Amino acid sequence: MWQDYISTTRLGWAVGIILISLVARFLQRLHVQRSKVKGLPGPPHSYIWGHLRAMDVVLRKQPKRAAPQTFASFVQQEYNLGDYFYLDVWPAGDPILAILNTDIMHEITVANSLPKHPAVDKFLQNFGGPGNLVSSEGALWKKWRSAFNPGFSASHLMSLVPLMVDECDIFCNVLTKHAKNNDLFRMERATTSLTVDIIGRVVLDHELCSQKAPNELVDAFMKQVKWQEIGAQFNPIELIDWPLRYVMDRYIGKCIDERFATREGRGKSKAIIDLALEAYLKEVKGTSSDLSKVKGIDPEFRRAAVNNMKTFIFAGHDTTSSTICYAYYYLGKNPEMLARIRKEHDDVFGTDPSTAGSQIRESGHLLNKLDYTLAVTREVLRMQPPASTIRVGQKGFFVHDPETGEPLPTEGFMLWPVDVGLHRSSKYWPDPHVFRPERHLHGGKDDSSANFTSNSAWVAFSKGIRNCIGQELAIIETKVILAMTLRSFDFHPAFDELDKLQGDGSGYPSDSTGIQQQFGDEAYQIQLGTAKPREVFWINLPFLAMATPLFIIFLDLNFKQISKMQQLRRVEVWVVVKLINGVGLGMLYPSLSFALQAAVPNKNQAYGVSLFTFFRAAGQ
Ligand code: HEM
Repeated sequence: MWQDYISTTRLGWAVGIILISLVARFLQRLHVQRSKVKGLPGPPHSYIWGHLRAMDVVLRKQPKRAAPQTFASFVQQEYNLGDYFYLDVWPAGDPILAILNTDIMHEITVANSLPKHPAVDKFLQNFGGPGNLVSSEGALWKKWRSAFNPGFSASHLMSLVPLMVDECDIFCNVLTKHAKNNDLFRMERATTSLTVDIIGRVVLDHELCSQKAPNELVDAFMKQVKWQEIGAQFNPIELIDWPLRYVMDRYIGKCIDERFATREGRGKSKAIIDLALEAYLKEVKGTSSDLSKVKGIDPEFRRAAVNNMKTFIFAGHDTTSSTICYAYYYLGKNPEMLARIRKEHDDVFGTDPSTAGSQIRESGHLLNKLDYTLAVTREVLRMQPPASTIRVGQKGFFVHDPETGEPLPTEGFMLWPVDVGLHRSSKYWPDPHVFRPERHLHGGKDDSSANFTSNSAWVAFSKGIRNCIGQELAIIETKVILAMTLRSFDFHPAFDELDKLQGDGSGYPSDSTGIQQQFGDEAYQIQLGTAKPREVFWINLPFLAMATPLFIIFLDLNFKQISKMQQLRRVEVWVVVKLINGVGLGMLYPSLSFALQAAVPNKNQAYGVSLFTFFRAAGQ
């Protein structure tokens, strides 16, 4: 019986020790964190609350589900701050240096490429895993980046255009069906299926066909994105999302094995999956004289290859999908710009929109003539950038106040050049909240202060050597999709009809209560994977041109529990999660260890468990 080993008194001691050590550790960390930020530029700071209270003042004025990357601009505005400031949000997260200044961003991304913050790896844990290109560093990152670079060469990207057209043909059919029925529907579901099918072919050279029928890999990705929404990339998620990761790993692993087995019969290929295998064969070249005799892939390499494929599929569809949604949104709201982009498409492809696809398929270079379409894409990404880079500060590394040259500490800080903040700054962009693609046209004739090529405040794909490897692919893809759809359909946001989609099984709350605007837009960003349009806004789509009718797939994910959690303010969720996770688990292991030593009379038994718990504590 357990009572023979652990007496009530000893158990009392054990619980007491855990509680005391938790409180002591909490107070010690509180002191360290608060002292670190004290006196640095930022909102009003308190020893107990840090900047949490100041943040709360700002957050209360924002939509409750707004994406965290949108907050920096409002903090700056509320407290009349300069274009960099520190935020002490512990225990909700690490202290942050919010950077809304191009010179400081340059210091950490271009002049010095500081390592990614561990939060990037955590964010990607549902989609990435060890060795992925986005969060890895040093030699490992270099190895993978140079292995994958050829997959993004200009000539290879052009060779991918026909497959983009094929997938977009299917998308047009989906839209046609909606238009014929005059449906209200969630646009982002449709654009996500389109972009994931494209990226499936680019990365795996494999047809996922999720636009036509459910696909288990795509379903697993969609469900993982949902977990992300509640900031669930904390440790316990690993306990519950493993079946999804298993599905993803098995599916992609099978693709890798098949490609490896059939490699001899294939010519040189620049599909990302083949580039990974080429990197592997290069590695084993030193150990085997005849590569055709290499029968299998080293499990560790295979694991990293799977993680990279997952990361590419995630990074390559999620961001592009929101960009397309937002392009429809802003063009729908700005008829004169819609007319201008349509005219450009008429000028380049002739007035029959149904021939655009075949012309692009035959001559991808026609896309280079779409200057205004490119300007629209860049303006969409300025207004609604889906992602930012986050770096980690270093001991002895200082950035500098651009006016005074004063050194600013970075050690222990999350360094966050906030894309939304830079893109919405009136210092860099006249009328920053106005959608005006003309700013990006060559020569900046209409808006000389904000020509894209000269404006270092346009950071949608980040800067420096860790910039987005897929940026040209994303731009080409967006051009193809806009050129093939804009003249055939009209797009209208339908937020005022949200209640009609209540309980549609999508997992979105169809929430129209409270504040529902940011920067004057109802399609504000929420965090769902990367930052996405709220409610993946849905659109009433009057039908303009005929195309082949097809069917629509609604992904039916029932996430009632998540919806319930969405009722909480984001900061509350953070605080609860981080308290449990950061403070609780971080301290639990050593406390448990001491407690076990107190509770278990047999020191040998206690020692075994302690050793284990201390190891876990060291890994925290
Ligand atoms: C509109 C579309 C896109 C946007 C706005 C975007 C944005 C970004 C940003 C901001 C980063 C830097 C992230 C960081 O430092 O943590 C990044 C990196 C990256 N992106 Fe994209 N991206 C887009 C499309 C794509 C596509 C289509 C792919 C793949 C085919 C892709 C793959 C990657 C990868 C692998 C990295 C990491 C690169 C490295 O560290 O070497 N992205 N992207």
